[in-house]
Amino acid sequence: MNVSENRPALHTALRLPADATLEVEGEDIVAAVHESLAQMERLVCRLHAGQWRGATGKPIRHVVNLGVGGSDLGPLMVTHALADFRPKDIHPVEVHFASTMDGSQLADYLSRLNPETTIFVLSSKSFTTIDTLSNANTAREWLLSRLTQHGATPISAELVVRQHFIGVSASPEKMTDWGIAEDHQLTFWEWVGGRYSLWGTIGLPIALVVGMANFREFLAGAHSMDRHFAEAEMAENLPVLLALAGIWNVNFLDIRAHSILPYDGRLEYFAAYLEQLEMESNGKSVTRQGQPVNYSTCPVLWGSLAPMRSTRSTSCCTRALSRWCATLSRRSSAMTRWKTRIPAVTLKPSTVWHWPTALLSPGY
Ligand SMILES: O=P(O)(O)OC[C@H]1O[C@H](O)[C@H](O)[C@@H](O)[C@@H]1O
Repeated sequence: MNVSENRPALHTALRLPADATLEVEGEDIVAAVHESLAQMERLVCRLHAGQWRGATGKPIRHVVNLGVGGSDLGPLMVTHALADFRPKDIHPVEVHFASTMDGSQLADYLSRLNPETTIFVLSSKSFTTIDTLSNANTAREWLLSRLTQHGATPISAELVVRQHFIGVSASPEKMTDWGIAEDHQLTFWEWVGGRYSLWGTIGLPIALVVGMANFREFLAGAHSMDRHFAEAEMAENLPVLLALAGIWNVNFLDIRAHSILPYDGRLEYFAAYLEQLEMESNGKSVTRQGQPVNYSTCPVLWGSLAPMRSTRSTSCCTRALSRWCATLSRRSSAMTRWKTRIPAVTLKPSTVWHWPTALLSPGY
């Protein structure tokens, strides 16, 4: 499906139940997916049982995820959104995220956290991303400088790296070259696009916050939406309706900005996550055959918690509305052409308030 990189795009396989089968080049990948979840569960259980000890013997209390893009935004968003689902009666483990290469986020953690009780998760599909590797080197130097000379007996650098780093990547060789112990490596596959990787082992921080049982439920929920997308009638198919509304807004109404304004504080990072997910997926300027497109493929997505944005978003929407009116007559002939191709839909205005009235009217 991914023709430019000549590889399948199969993140939905990460959410298939254990009794499903899906063959890729003659191999059933579902068994491998569930083995990777089992490996993840072993690490999560050790941390939640207080059995993962740092190089000086103390149980780990803090986990810092080092990653960027898909190896950061998905887990960052979900750990905040589902924080209420923390399991009780476990050894407390706090999860933190650092992505920027300037070191400011990491420096803050390093000034507050105890190296004896802190581990780092190096999250990188490619394991070549300079931002992540540079933060990983800083973390390694911090741990070595604080722990190797700790107490009367020197501690080996090898033990420090072994006990304080987990790697998550599609490249086990590169993790091994960096020094990550084999049993502290979680892997996934080239057929998982980075921005969808939270559904697999890159979701480790999520499982650390909500527990493995809740993580599996989270996968089951995504799987039920995959089935809805594959099976529901077009007129009731939520992803299809959202896609059509998106095409309509950007191509016919000329609304080129799509603002995401959650009113629930737990969705603080939802806009940042969606920005990468949608613009990296759909923001293309050529067709699959490499021909330049003569239509809009994706609006600019932006946003944050709604109360922080209300004034700006209001004025932005006002501008969008006036552009809509101005372009409506210009586009009317194109709209007529498209009317024949888009199935009739019935939508509730409360779902997305700026959906065009043309799509909402029963006669459309
Ligand atoms: O996971 P990594 O290989 O480190 O890549 C992290 C990110 O790098 C870039 O920003 C890509 O555009 C993203 O798709 C990817 O998620």
